Amino acid sequence: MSIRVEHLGFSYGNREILHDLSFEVPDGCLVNVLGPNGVGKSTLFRCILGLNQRYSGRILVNGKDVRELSIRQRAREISYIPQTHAPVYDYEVLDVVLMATGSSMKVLWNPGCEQRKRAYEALERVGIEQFAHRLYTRLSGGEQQLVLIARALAQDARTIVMDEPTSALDYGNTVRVLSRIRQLAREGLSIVQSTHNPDHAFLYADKTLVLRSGGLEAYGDPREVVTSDLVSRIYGVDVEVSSLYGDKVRVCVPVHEITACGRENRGSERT
Ligand SMILES: Nc1ncnc2c1ncn2[C@@H]1O[C@H](COP(=O)(O)OP(=O)(O)OP(=O)(O)O)[C@@H](O)[C@H]1O
Repeated sequence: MSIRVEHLGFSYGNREILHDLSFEVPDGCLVNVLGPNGVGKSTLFRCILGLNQRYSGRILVNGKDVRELSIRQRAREISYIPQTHAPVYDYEVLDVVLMATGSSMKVLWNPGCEQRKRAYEALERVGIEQFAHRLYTRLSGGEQQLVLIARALAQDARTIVMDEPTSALDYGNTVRVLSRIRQLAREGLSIVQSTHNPDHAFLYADKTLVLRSGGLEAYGDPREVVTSDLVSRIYGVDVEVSSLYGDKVRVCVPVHEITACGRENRGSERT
């Protein structure tokens, strides 16, 4: 089992964010996490990563209690791709990826052949080896996101947590990045990623976990979890889940907007 969360509770001061949350992520599984703004997705990730330590309950990553692991041991089990960030230094892409290889080195060591080989392999796995000697700050948002995925791979952990990996990407880059993430899960990695787009569940998830205020709303097969009723309820808008291509894929449609749009168009035809 890649991640096991048992009765997790977490509060910021007196404000309870997560309450009695339990779920498991099997090995090689791609899970997407849905929930409205501020519900606690990043907080959950920070607990799993061992960054929020004052939680109640227990979190195991690859069978190991996160609380009992040192930072270096944690880095061998789980890697993290944060929400959008503003890169500051003009590092080459290869150097950005090499930064993740530190857990296999001793203090004050420089990356050697082994680490460089791992970094090149990670770039190849994501299909961006041609970027190795380009400056990270001169890449597009989508390209930078792929570099961060390569960096997570170079860390050599079996489990990756991604906080809205496509939030700043255009449509094409979103599809390319999600497709690459799905491929990595097919190759055996366990990946948990948050998203604000419920449609992604149908093409890019083996399981969907939905958070509501304080706890778990649903967890399971995306087709059973992402229903018209659930999406309407958690986001507070009228949504219908429609199926396309003989139900090979489904999409969420804000039905109220169709009627409103029709009315507005008829109004503009009259004027
Ligand atoms: N360090 C902190 N101290 C106090 N409250 C915090 C802190 N970090 C987050 N919060 C609050 O905890 C709640 C959950 O935040 P969190 O970032 O986990 O939500 P989220 O589901 O990831 O939101 P979003 O979808 O908007 O990124 C929010 O109400 C937020 O304001």
